[in-house]
Amino acid sequence: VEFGNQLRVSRLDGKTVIITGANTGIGKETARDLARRGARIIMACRDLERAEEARRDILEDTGNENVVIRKLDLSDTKSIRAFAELIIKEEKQLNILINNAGVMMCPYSKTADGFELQLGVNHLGHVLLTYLLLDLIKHSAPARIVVVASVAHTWTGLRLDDINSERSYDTMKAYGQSKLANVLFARSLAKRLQGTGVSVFSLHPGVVQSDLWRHQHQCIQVAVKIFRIFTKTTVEGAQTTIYCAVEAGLESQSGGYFSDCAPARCSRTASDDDLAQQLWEITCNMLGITWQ
Ligand SMILES: NC(=O)c1ccc[n+]([C@@H]2O[C@H](COP(=O)([O-])OP(=O)(O)OC[C@H]3O[C@@H](n4cnc5c(N)ncnc54)[C@H](OP(=O)(O)O)[C@@H]3O)[C@@H](O)[C@H]2O)c1
Repeated sequence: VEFGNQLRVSRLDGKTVIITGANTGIGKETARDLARRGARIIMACRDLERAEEARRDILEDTGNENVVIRKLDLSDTKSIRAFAELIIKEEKQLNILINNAGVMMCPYSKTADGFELQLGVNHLGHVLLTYLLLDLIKHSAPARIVVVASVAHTWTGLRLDDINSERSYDTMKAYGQSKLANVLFARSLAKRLQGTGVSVFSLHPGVVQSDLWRHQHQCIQVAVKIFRIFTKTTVEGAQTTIYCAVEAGLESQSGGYFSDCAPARCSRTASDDDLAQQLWEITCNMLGITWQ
């Protein structure tokens, strides 16, 4: 992936960034890159031991001591609320929120609040997190919210009558639905934030050799590693996230979907305004929040 000059040189000294799922994969490489640019990095992770290993690696590599870990389990709204409360208490600003953590095609299970896990972690947990941190983000504008979605959003539609997959569960469709929800949410949020100085982007990172494949058959895990021409390393996979977080002049494209560090086309379903509004209402109902 080619970088523009601006992206290569842009510094983030004095800026604060939160990255969910920063202990491994795309999130960790995003954290490493933004730490190198001088930002204060808050690694929002559920496994503090693995997060500490990653933090030490990033510190050794970048020399940035302003990289901290805070506990966040996106499959539990209590944990999300406790995390947000702590951030609001501790931080004076939040310039970039990167909603990166995700789980893919796992066996059926539910979050602590009874949501299907992929929808719960990938979409609902991040919506609640964004909602709780939004005043701080607005106060820090110009600011950005980056949603790591996927081309998997094209795999399916939204099952509005059974969004929690209680009547039937298909691992692929549930993942696709959660990623479609990511793209729809980014577009809806960008509209609501017009004029606030906060921009929102969603993106596909590419097919990346990460732990995301942990629930797949071993043959698939091996194939992702072997067929390197079709897949990206985690460093390469982090580039579009980094681009959306730091590239200058993207504000006019708020609400847009990106791939390979460039604007990309999302599916027609993901551009449906009525569907986006319905999802917004269902999401708020499920989370018990009032967000016009
Ligand atoms: N890899 C790909 O080919 C690909 C393609 C398209 C989109 N994406 C998207 O890219 C994002 C990053 O994925 P990745 O490839 O870097 O996968 P990864 O290596 O598996 O990283 C996922 C991260 O999410 C965290 N996470 C999972 N459940 C969580 C929870 N309940 N609370 C907090 N954190 C949680 C994981 O923490 P633990 O380490 O504790 O499990 C891990 O840090 C995901 O949103 C994924 O859908 C990836």
